[in-house]
This record gives sequence, C-alpha cells and structure tokens, in this order.
Amino acid sequence: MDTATFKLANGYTPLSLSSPNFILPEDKRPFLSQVPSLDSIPIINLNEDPESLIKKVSQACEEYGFFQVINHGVSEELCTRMMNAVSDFFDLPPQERGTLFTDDKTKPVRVSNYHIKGKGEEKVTMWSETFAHPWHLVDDFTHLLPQNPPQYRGVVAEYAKEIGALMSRLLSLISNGLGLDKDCLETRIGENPRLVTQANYYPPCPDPELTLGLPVHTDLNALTILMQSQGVIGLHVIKDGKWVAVDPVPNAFVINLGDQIQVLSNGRYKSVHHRAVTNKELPRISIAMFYGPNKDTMIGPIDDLVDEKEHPPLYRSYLFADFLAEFYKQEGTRRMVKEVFQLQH
Ligand SMILES: O=C(O)CCC(=O)C(=O)O
Ligand SMILES: [Fe+2]
Repeated sequence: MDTATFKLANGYTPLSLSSPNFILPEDKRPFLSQVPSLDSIPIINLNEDPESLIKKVSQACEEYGFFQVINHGVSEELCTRMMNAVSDFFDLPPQERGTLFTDDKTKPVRVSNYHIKGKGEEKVTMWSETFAHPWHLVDDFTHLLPQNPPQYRGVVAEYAKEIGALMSRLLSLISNGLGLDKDCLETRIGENPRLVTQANYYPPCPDPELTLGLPVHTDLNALTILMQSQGVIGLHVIKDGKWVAVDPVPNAFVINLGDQIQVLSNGRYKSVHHRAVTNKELPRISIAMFYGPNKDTMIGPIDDLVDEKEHPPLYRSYLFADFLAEFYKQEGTRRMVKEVFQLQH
C-alpha cells in the first residue's frame, strides 16, 4: 500500500470520522455512559504469600478471566522507557511507519488497522493503529525490529526478558490454581512458544460514541500481559454479561487469559470478551505481550482436569495451526473460534 493511502488508512492524518468509514452501525456502538468503571477487575499484589496468591489468581481466572497485578517485579523505569519507545514509534512520520503497513497477516512485523464487517454491511475501520512484531525469550529477534526510533530495539529486548520471567511466574501460579504442577501449563503450551508484541495506538477521537478502538474479541493466545497509558480509560471487559471499564492502576499490568488456557483448563478458566474504546482528549497506548503455542502444538483439555462423569472434555484436541486458520477465517466478525472446537454433550 502506498503512503498516500496509508495516511487515510491509519485514520489519524487527518482526523476524520468519515473517510475511511469509522462509524459503526448503531447496534455495535459502545454506549459509553452505560459503562461503570469502579473496581471492575481484581487487583492482585504479587508480593503476597504464595498460598493466598494462588487462591486469588485462581478466583480471578474463574470469575473474570482478567486481573491487574502490582509489585510484579518489572521496574517502573523500564516500563516508562518501553511506553516512550512505542510512543516515539507512533510519532514517526506516516511515510516511515507506512513502509511497514500491510494487510498480510503472515508478515511477522507489521503496522495495520483492525476492522469489522458484518454480513451485508460496509467495512468499518477501527479508530486505532496497531504495530505487531515477535518477541523472544532466548533468540535474538531485535534485527527484525525497526531501527527508528533509535532506542526501540534495545528497550524491547530488555522488556521482553522481564516480561518472559513474569509470564513464567504467572503460568506457574495459574497451573497451581488448577491443582497442577507449577510447570504444567508452560510444558503443555510448548517449548517454542509463539510470542507476539502488539502495540495499539488510539488517537483522540472527535466522537467516541460512534466508533471503537478495537473490536470485541477474546485473545487467541494463552496469556497476555498488557501495559496501558496512565490516566486514560480505554479497555472494557465483559463481566456477568455487562461491560465494565478497567481503570488504569499506576505500575500495574493487566493480565488476561487467552482462548488456549480456556481450552487447556477444560473451560474452568475463562477467556473473556473485551474491547477498546476511544476518548476525545488524549491519545492512549496499550502494549500487549502475547504468549501462546506454536503452530505445531496439539492443544486440548489437560487429562488431569477431565473425567467421564463430572468433567467431560468440553473441547476436542487440535493442532494450533488449525485454530489459527479458523481465527483468520472469521476475520472482521465477532469471532467464535473456540466454539468450533467444542464437543457436544
Ligand atoms: O487497548 C487495550 O487495552 C486492549 C488491547 C487488546 O485487547 C489487545 O491488544 O488484544
Ligand atoms: Fe485483547
């Protein structure tokens, strides 16, 4: 795509709600005044004693599929540098970001826009721009990343290391919560996990009631660690059938379970629908670090969590490549991917 088209496609140069089409049909609009924000998801202090920590994490995974963590061990200073590096990337001129713009999902490093397309409806572009690229725990991946902003490669490498350690700790706690050995989930997700960074930029929007920043979705991976801008609300999560807003807590990460943990836990832990909304005054950034299986991994309910009488398997086992293929097939719709792998009882 050439940069002139990109300027329009990324939607914020110039800021206009009319071209391309950012305006959602009425039934898909956010109805922001109906969304409460107080105490929406649990906040868990990772410094607590292990027993109560496992209990709290387990309860949050069962009831919410989402929680925030504080005292997580990643330094505030590094988080600030990571946020600034991403912010500097989105501040690059459109021509420069535009060289990475593509609709091709197989490209590991790419800038793109999300969209929604209902049956027989016009395509609606989301009021955001997304920059996705791999991260790794051991391999050097930084040569894949842009050389501009100049600090980007170094900061992401440092951040990835810290997030890798936190991911591992969270997976242990979640395994323990399910009554499994601490390394069970990490082992089942596999040795060579699929690790993707997704940085989302939401520019201020002239009318946040008409559009969304990201469509309603569940994360397709296993676990997500999300850092969000301070002082700007944007993330909404479904709780008991209603939307609630996640208030950004200083120095906290938002943790959410992806579809693969819902399947591995045989439905005990939830991968919950969420969306991002826009706001009028301030730009907002969120940085999601995804951890999931690679394409060759078999995923299905963990044997120890299944029995014939009370806990029959809710999903069939599948190759993660097949899950991904189904995910891409449902592009633009309110995806029902894991439902395709559900067993009827
Ligand atoms: O911006 C947010 O808070 C949500 C991001 C998100 O859900 C995602 O990247 O999958
Ligand atoms: Fe998400």
